[in-house]
Amino acid sequence: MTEETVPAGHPDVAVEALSRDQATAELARLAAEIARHDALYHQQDAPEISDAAYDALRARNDAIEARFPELIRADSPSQRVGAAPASGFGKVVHRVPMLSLGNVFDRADVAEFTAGIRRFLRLSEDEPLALVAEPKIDGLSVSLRYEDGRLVQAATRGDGTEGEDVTANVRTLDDVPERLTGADVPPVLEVRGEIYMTRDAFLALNERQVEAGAKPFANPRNAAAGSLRQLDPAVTARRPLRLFAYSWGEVRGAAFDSHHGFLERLRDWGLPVNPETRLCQDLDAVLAVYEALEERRASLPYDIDGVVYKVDRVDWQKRLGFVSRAPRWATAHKFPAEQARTVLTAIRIQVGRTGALTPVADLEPVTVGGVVVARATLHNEDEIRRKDIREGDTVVIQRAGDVIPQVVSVVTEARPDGTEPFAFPDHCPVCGSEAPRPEGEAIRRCTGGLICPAQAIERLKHFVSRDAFDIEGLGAKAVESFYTDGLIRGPADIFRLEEKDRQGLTRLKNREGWGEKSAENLFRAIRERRTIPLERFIYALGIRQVGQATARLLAAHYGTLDALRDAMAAAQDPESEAYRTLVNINDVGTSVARDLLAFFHEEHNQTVLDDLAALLDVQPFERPDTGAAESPLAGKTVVFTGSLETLSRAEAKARAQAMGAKVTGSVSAKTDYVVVGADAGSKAAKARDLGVTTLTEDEFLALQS
Ligand SMILES: NC(=O)c1ccc[n+]([C@@H]2O[C@H](COP(=O)([O-])OP(=O)(O)OC[C@H]3O[C@@H](n4cnc5c(N)ncnc54)[C@H](O)[C@@H]3O)[C@@H](O)[C@H]2O)c1
Ligand SMILES: [Zn+2]
Repeated sequence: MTEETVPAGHPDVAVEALSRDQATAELARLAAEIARHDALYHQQDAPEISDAAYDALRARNDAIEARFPELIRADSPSQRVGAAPASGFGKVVHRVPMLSLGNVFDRADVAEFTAGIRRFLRLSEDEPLALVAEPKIDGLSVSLRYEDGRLVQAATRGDGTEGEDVTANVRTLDDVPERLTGADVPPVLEVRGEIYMTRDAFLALNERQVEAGAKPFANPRNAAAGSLRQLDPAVTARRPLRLFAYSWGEVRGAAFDSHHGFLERLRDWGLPVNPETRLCQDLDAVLAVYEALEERRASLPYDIDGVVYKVDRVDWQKRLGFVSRAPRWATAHKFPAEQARTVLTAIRIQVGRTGALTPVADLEPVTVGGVVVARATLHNEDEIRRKDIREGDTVVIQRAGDVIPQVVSVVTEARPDGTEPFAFPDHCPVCGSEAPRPEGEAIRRCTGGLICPAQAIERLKHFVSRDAFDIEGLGAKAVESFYTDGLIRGPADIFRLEEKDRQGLTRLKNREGWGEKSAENLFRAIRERRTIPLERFIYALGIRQVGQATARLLAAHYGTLDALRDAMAAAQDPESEAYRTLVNINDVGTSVARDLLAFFHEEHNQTVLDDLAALLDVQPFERPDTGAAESPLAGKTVVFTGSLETLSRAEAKARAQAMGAKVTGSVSAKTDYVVVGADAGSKAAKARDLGVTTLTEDEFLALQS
């Protein structure tokens, strides 16, 4: 978990007591926070918070919207599914949207779910309402398109409207037939289902990952998602992915009366259907399936996080339809998170790379869901106050498909005498600088900046971490001790370490825990990293909000470190073209731009960059070979102007980028092509003045074939 994790939905104020203004502000905060977690979870397969914490954010959002329906935002999480497709994949527009599912958590909710359906359909008391209960597989959904019985396309859910094209990858799965078998195969059949990894396969994969020095996956779901969403299908082929099919998208030439009937047809056609699936005639029957599965949950070979109930009759499904992001005719009955009680021995305040003060609970070790837990996150100051968590308390902690466990509640009956409410420090516990909490934010930040050793050490740890410089032998412990003893104060010192040692200024070989061999190994590892791809370099800088994905986008856009630095200098002026270009890079936006520009503006950072540039060979961005290299637009700079007839601006841009072009907003002498649509204004004129080649939309489209 990184320090940027500041759950926004842990409010002090009950929904009933919120004022309109507070509600507006909180909905805005929740929309941003949930979108960020969606991207981490769905695009990067690297969640920062537990599913239970995430579900709590959504529940809070829904509750506020239920009270203030007029405040529902266009970008509200309640109106969206998942996250947009990641760049790097072709995009597939779903002919029938791929939706999410509503959630229920207890019997009363399930009863309300079926009662609501009965009211909607005006069913009488004695009319049976058959439901199909299926395990909710903890994987990721895919849509498989069969035409005349042949697999022609496979796509991830993405944002429900547009997913990623993973056809080549899905073809490597044994569970997915290339050709459907059996009778009456319809001419068009989109099958939807869940791709997952068994627990055994997940453990074995993680062992291999660790042996190969790669990062282990947090859980089978992340492993499945990460394995499927590989740019190289050969990698997917080596990962043991499985499939359970459970619904349909577009279908031509066939119709289904019942959900269970459809599942039987799927089996005939050669698609795997989950064997635990049951047709139930009433509420008691579905609840019995739920209880039985909850009991057997740990002994199933794959992870499930609940049971899905679906109305069996398809004509009723059609009448029930959808509410924003989920069908009205189905819901997921989630299992409770795994919990345990233990004693919280201390609350420690960690200071992160950007100065955020994060509270962490030290626990008496306890086993939760098969894992020994000795630490839990406390999120932030408000969270501690709201739950009144004190040192010495007995607490309930929880793990759920989880990254880091959290404290759910305090067992107040077990509170020892003489405890005090926790006083959150208003100064940095490491450097003593003031740590104010900006208005409207949930966290305090140390203002010590460059003088704060905690921040410096965290920045260094990040710099050498696996996804950044990945320097073997320079782990967290070594970084701390080298920093404390003055061997390494900033990133550039790492690359001067060997020389200083040879000059006798440092004596690595004589340090405790170090010898001739380990020191030489470290020097070699550092030498090997003097050549580094631009995207890793940018990520290593540890700029706020600039994770791997953004670093890659920046690298792809600017190409070289010099170009990036020039652009950041030019973009300091918010009126400049450079600024507009920056905020228009996919995903960047004004908030990320603010942090980027602040970083590049800071004089000390410029010195560090100069130092590093002199010591290192930062490699220009290399586009993955997607055949784009041979395209007529490879490496060209393209500007679009005016309105295009057949393509949206976004698609035109995406197509040009897919062909290896760099798309910019303004025409200069460096521009190779200007694609001119209707009503083009000054840019077309400028292109002519500068003698830049202009293309019509048709000419641009012709380049594609
Ligand atoms: N920890 C985080 O930061 C984070 C962020 C985003 C989402 N999440 C987690 O991801 C999930 C939310 O995402 P969601 O929108 O996909 O909702 P969801 O996972 O709760 O429900 C919808 C999904 O269930 C899956 N599914 C599995 N078995 C199914 C079956 N038999 N029938 C139909 N669907 C089945 C499908 O993939 C479907 O898309 C939640 O569990 C949430 O906690 C976590
Ligand atoms: Zn500090």
